[in-house]
Amino acid sequence: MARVNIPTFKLNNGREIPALGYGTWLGVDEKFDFSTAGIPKMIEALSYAIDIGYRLVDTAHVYRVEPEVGQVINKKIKEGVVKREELFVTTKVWQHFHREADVEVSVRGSLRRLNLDYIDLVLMHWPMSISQDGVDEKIDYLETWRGFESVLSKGLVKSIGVSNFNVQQMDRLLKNCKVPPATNQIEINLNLGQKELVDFCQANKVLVTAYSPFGTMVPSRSAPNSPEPKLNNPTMLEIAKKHGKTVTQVTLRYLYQRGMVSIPKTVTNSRVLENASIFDFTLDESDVATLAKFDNGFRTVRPYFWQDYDNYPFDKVPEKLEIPEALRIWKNGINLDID
Ligand SMILES: NC(=O)C1=CN([C@@H]2O[C@H](COP(=O)(O)OP(=O)(O)OC[C@H]3O[C@@H](n4cnc5c(N)ncnc54)[C@H](OP(=O)(O)O)[C@@H]3O)[C@@H](O)[C@H]2O)C=CC1
Ligand SMILES: O=C1CO[C@H](CO)[C@@H](O)[C@@H]1O
Repeated sequence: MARVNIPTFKLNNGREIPALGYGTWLGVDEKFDFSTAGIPKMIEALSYAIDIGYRLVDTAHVYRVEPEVGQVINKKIKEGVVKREELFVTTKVWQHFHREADVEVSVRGSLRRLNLDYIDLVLMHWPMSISQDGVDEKIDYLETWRGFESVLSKGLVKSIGVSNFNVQQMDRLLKNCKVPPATNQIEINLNLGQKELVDFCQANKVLVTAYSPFGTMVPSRSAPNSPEPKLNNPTMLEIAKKHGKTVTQVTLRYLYQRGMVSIPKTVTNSRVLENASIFDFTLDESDVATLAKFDNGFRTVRPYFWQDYDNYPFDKVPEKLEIPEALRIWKNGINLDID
């Protein structure tokens, strides 16, 4: 069987995190329901990923796949393929759990669904807080962060971090916390370079994790009018050819050379291998400069339907955009079991 050797980055608490991981947001199916059809494929592809050397898995309560992620992990530990301490499991606290005491409720739920004794990294999924029935709860993320510091001190999790925080929110959090976030997980891909936010995080020793490294690619997960992810771009094809690699490999290598973790999602075994086979070549300065020029600031994961909520982190869209059917479940369907 093929093997990949994935290097690690160091977090600001001294722990190591693999530079590349397996993303588990399956989105919705053709009926715009939560994708149950994708789950068996994910189970197979994640099993394969661990077999060939992936050690980081990125999931979230809201992806509704924590039980399956946990089943795969525990099976691989039982089979002796990997030890628990060699794995790095990230999950996220959804917006319904932003009161200080609710963070522990959410984390304990994730531990149970994942069937694990501890989680390596838990993230505040978004800075906004939203009630079960979709109302803006206006809870300050500094309050939520105290809940994160508490689950850390209780040993339920090894590291804590945030996701989708902008520069101002990072700055305010860093100035008002006891434990700084280990990472900020944000969208980064060829269309969206996020230079200012990346520079700010890196200057403050917060590791950046790049989500949707290919711009997510699926309409049911993307803001309307998303530009194509450059898979067939002639310049990209030329750089890929020069290195004997694919466009997706060049993209992931570029993120690695920018000092960030990336967590591509695929349920296709050949792509699982392809995406991690990026640690045996180097992009030169001119390649990097060419790739940086693709940045057009376009955000694919853009929940504009929450843009009037407190602490929405992104620029607002000027006009009222329609919410396509494909995004309905993202806005309305997040009716998580609080078990
Ligand atoms: N914190 C947050 O708010 C967010 C976090 N995330 C995390 O980041 C992960 C990745 O982002 P995601 O939005 O899923 O999208 P990605 O940018 O990773 O793109 C996923 C798509 O790319 C396809 N793909 C993967 N590898 C290749 C390849 N080598 N060649 C061609 N196509 C490929 C997949 O197809 P197929 O599966 O059919 O092979 C899938 O359609 C998520 O799964 C999740 O874990 C994502 C969004 C928001
Ligand atoms: O990680 C993500 C993917 O799924 C969610 C909702 O379905 C998004 O809000 C989120 O940012």
